[in-house]
Amino acid sequence: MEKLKNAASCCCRTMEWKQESIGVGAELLHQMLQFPSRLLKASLSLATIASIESSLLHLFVAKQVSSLSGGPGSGKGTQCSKIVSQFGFTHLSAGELLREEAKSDTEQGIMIKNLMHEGKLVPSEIIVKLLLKAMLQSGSDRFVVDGFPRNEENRQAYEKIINVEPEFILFIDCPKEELERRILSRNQERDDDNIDTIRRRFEVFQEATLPVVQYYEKRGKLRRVDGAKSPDEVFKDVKPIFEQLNTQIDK
Ligand SMILES: Nc1ncnc2c1ncn2[C@@H]1O[C@H](COP(=O)(O)OP(=O)(O)O)[C@@H](O)[C@H]1O
Ligand SMILES: O=c1ccn([C@@H]2O[C@H](COP(=O)(O)OP(=O)(O)O)[C@@H](O)[C@H]2O)c(=O)[nH]1
Repeated sequence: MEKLKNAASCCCRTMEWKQESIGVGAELLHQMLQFPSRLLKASLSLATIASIESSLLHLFVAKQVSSLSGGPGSGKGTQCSKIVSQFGFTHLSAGELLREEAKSDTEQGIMIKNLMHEGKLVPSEIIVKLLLKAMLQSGSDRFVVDGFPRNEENRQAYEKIINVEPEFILFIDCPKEELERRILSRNQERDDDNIDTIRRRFEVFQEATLPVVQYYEKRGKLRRVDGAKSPDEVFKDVKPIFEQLNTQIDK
């Protein structure tokens, strides 16, 4: 365990100078996250691990982070694909990360699967950890995070652990009837794309997600687009927002 501690601190020092070591750092972190919590508690405290993780990310990875928000089926994934192909951001879908995790036959996997089936939100700690791991493993430094943060607790956990406040939140505004129509014809064989779960997801969106959107609006960080147009028309409005971000990065 002493070796692990030394390796972690050595890796952090190395990474201050070598961005290419990110792969090593991510692997080390991955191994640390696999350790049984009993062993972890006996050696590195969880706070230490969180701080190592966020330092690695802060120093080398997350140069720019923006988020896409909007009701279920508003076209977040669709617009993210366009943003990725045009601007080269790395797309992280919170829902996709959870769907992957839900495939594992572990206690956590089963819990996530059940929550998603009911249209409820998964605890922040789980999703933030998955996002952090995906960011570190990607080796990228510009992210567009799709469908997150979903509530106030998510937002606080995210900004605390990832240590980077999003540049902006792009909100795709779309009427509920259109969202319902799109989801019901989405055909992705998603367990939660049934009418009962869709209604619950709408409620969660109204009650938990909209207040976070309003929080960012008050801070001047909200960018709103009309999502009720065709995907290409929506992207015409999305594009200048990311062009502006790219200009800031290049400066
Ligand atoms: N602007 C749009 N107009 C019509 N259909 C759309 C539009 N954007 C996305 N879709 C379709 O609606 C469904 C939901 O889009 P998706 O990108 O998966 O939404 P989200 O990621 O917000 O849940 C998909 O079947 C997609 O092809
Ligand atoms: O940060 C997140 C993102 C997603 N989810 C869960 O994943 C589901 C699907 O989310 P996704 O963004 O994939 O789809 P959307 O509902 O926006 O179409 C949600 O209903 C939640 O149960 C969650 O708990 N936290």
